Amino acid sequence: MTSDPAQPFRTEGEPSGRAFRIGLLGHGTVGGALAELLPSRADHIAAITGIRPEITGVHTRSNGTTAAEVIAGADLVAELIGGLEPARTYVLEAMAAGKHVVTANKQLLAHHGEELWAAAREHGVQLRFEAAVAGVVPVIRVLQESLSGAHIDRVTGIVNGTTNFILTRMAETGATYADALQEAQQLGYAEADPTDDVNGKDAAAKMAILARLAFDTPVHITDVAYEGIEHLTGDDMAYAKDLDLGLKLIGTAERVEGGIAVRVHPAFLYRGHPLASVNGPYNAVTVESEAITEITMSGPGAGGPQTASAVMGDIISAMIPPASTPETTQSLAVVKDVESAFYVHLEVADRPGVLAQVAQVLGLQGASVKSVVQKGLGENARLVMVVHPLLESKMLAAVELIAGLDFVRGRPRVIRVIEEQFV
Ligand SMILES: NC(=O)C1=CN([C@@H]2O[C@H](COP(=O)(O)OP(=O)(O)OC[C@H]3O[C@@H](n4cnc5c(N)ncnc54)[C@H](OP(=O)(O)O)[C@@H]3O)[C@@H](O)[C@H]2O)C=CC1
Ligand SMILES: N[C@@H](CC=O)C(=O)O
Repeated sequence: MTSDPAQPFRTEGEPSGRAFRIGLLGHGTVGGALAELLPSRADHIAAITGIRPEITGVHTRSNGTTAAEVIAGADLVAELIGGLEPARTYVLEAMAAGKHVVTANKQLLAHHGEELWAAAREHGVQLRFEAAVAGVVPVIRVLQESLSGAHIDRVTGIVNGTTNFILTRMAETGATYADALQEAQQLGYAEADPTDDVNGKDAAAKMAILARLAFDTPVHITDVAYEGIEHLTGDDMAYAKDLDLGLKLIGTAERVEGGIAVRVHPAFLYRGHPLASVNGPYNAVTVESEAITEITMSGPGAGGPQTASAVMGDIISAMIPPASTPETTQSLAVVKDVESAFYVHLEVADRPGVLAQVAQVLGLQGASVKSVVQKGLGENARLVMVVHPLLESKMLAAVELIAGLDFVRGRPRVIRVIEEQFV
């Protein structure tokens, strides 16, 4: 039986509700959790909506049921496979067949979002994706509905649970990077291949989706500059403590002169920053706009049951009246070179004039030093400083010059510092 959006609510004497058939593509961490959660909530959902969701088919690579069979037997398809193909093809086939789609797949949307949203509009079906960004935190709904009329200036977030979990473990328990990553995998936070988590690409995809909704302009993953946490060391954490900084993987999407800028990178935050206390697998997204000043939403950003609960919310929304993602109306340029403050970590031979020479090179690029910590003596000293905001290109030029100074040992490490900047 197919759903009738014109008759969504329960009528007296119809306690069990009409059936709404869910086809599941993927039965791993999230798909498996949804298959447990949905039946346990079906009575309640039927009581409040008059419609009873039922899983009528499951497709994986190994279970013998084809995706075509699952799609044919469903009113709504939940795509929980991940990756670009065959997920894209299945989603397009489902929508062409008039089926609503719910997906948690951020890479799919960051690569092919405009094509998929256009297909949803063309076929008059819903394509919902709350679980694709920040797990169970309802940031997509807030941007699409509550803030759809707002002029948003900036979206800042911790949008990857795995890396936030790793950084929290390293800072709080002194765990090694490798051990913390392994734990995140065991807890179901990481992607099937965790490379995209730790290199920043998972967060970049999520920021592309948020930027698209916040600024009403197409944003592709290739528009997002990203770097990950693989190169961070326990040493960086230790110095950060001395400078009263916390280390996070931060995504930023903001209006800048000439367009928008979207990026993901590790950043030090001063302790009072709203994102500094977001720990473990939690995510948080701050939206800034002159009219609303600033709101921050936070909650579990990864994990099977948590993500399945966001998928279930989308399923319930799709069972009731229609919603669509409209075409963008803007075509904003994406600017890559923007200003930031930086933490600079140098291994130096401690001789008279070292700090003055480093400061001089920074000064030539327009950088001024905000704070400095020096540890150790002789050939193995460490010089760690925070510099005030300057263009990233200028900072990179300064780093190249500093790396060439004869007293500098090894490669300087440079990490952005996010300063208070709320409107
Ligand atoms: N885990 C999390 O915390 C979160 C995950 N997500 C997203 O949810 C989606 C699913 O993630 P998750 O459940 O963790 O992934 P898993 O790797 O745990 O599960 C993937 C499922 O898809 C099946 N599958 C994989 N490749 C194919 C294929 N080519 N054809 C058919 N089925 C396939 C797998 O079964 P088999 O190998 O037997 O084919 C498995 O059942 C991803 O897009 C992910 O980014 C979003 C938010 C949080
Ligand atoms: N691997 C992702 C899962 C949710 O999107 C993460 O760690 O955030």
